[in-house]
Amino acid sequence: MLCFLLQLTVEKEKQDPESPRGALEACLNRCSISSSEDPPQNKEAIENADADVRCKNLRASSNWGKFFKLWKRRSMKRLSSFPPLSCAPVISKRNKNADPDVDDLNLHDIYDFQSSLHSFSITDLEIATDYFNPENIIGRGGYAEVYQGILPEGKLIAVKRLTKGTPDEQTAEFLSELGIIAHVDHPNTAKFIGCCTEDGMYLVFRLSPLGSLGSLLHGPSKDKLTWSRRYKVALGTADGLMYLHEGCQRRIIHRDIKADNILLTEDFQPQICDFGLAKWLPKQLTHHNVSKFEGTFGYFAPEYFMHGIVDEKTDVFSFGVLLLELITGHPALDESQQSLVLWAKPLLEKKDIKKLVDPSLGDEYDQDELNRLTSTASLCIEQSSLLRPRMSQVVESLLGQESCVVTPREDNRKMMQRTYSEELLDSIEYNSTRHLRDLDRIREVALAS
Ligand SMILES: Nc1ncnc2c1ncn2[C@@H]1O[C@H](COP(=O)(O)OP(=O)(O)OP(=O)(O)O)[C@@H](O)[C@H]1O
Repeated sequence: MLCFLLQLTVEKEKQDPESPRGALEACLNRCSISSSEDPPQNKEAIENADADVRCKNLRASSNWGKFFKLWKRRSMKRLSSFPPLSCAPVISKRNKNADPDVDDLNLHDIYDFQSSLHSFSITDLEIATDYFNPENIIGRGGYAEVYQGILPEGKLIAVKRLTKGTPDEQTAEFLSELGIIAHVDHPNTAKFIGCCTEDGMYLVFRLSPLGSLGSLLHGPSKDKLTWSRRYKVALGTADGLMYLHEGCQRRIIHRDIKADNILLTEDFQPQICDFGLAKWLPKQLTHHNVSKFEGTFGYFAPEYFMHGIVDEKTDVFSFGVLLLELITGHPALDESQQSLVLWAKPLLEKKDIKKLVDPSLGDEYDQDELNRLTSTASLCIEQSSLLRPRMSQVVESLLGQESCVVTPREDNRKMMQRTYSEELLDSIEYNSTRHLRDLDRIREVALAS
């Protein structure tokens, strides 16, 4: 039954051109349009072709089998990354002489896009990771084990091997993450190198030598996180998240912003990773609704928790919690399930900043930067999403460039295009009793988990 439901979900997503899987599927379908169709020459024609492709997506059969077969066969061959749909190369002609298994796929046409990806064989990854030697494990998540490795040319890599869940769940996770990361390219997002679908599913990234922010901040090497580095991490992460929300062809909601999902390069440049839960939001949709809670307790925005609403503001809330972690050194939820937000809010309201600062920093911090971080954090964790800034405003606020630090509420109301969660919260007059009830519910669920 579970498998059947999962299959249904997968089929539904494949038919949704706005989902990562749908975009990849459409990309593949585009290449199987018959040679009698001339490539459209202009934007309108391309859009018509897209619509055509979407209709073809309704076919029950999938191109994924062919795609994986081809991917496996072309071990270590350079492939360009998946193009965003709106600027995807147009229809390709079939190569009649090509391998019959893949005769309606012309990868050079599909992947004619800027950066390059590799299709690794399992042998490549075994050699790189010393046969997945447990000593090379550098991280474990809900879905995967991550190994460090080295390629023959000396490049250091991190191999994310999907290990948890049923094969169908692994496929769903793999395709969701692949569908997003192959479109993402920013100094503050993890550098995706390629993947492997032989004997399991593997995503390959450039190694971030310092590991995750979470492991540094809550581990024995905390002293490396000086104030200036924390500030750099805050700014870089905000920049990366602004890119996902506002700088990509499609709005991407990460849905799991947390310290463990921020990797650090050798010079403490943050890189957002783990796009397993990320969602594309089409322009015409104000929000996405989920019925299943996924993500991490301690970082959930109230409207996500209460109503399953996902939009940019739910990421902004999680980013606010991350800022609090950087300032205080406390985890989002401690061992006794105490919420950092609940602890920090009264101090932020009283502007008792001294009590907030991580004691391990002593007096070694820049007061102006600290003020900017704390005031931005309090805006980001506003109960009502209406009062939270957008990520572009967050960046300005962190840099001390924007008036939203001084008069957040009015400015925000005027400047921001309203999201669904804003409309909803505005309409139900979010009073303090309700606020406290929601917080209690969050606490109860967190304790029960
Ligand atoms: N490129 C990388 N370089 C260094 N370490 C990495 C890299 N990618 C992942 N890691 C480590 O592996 C951990 C788990 O990775 P990731 O979050 O992608 O797995 P996941 O199973 O999707 O996790 P989650 O449970 O959050 O969904 C990270 O927190 C980090 O410590």
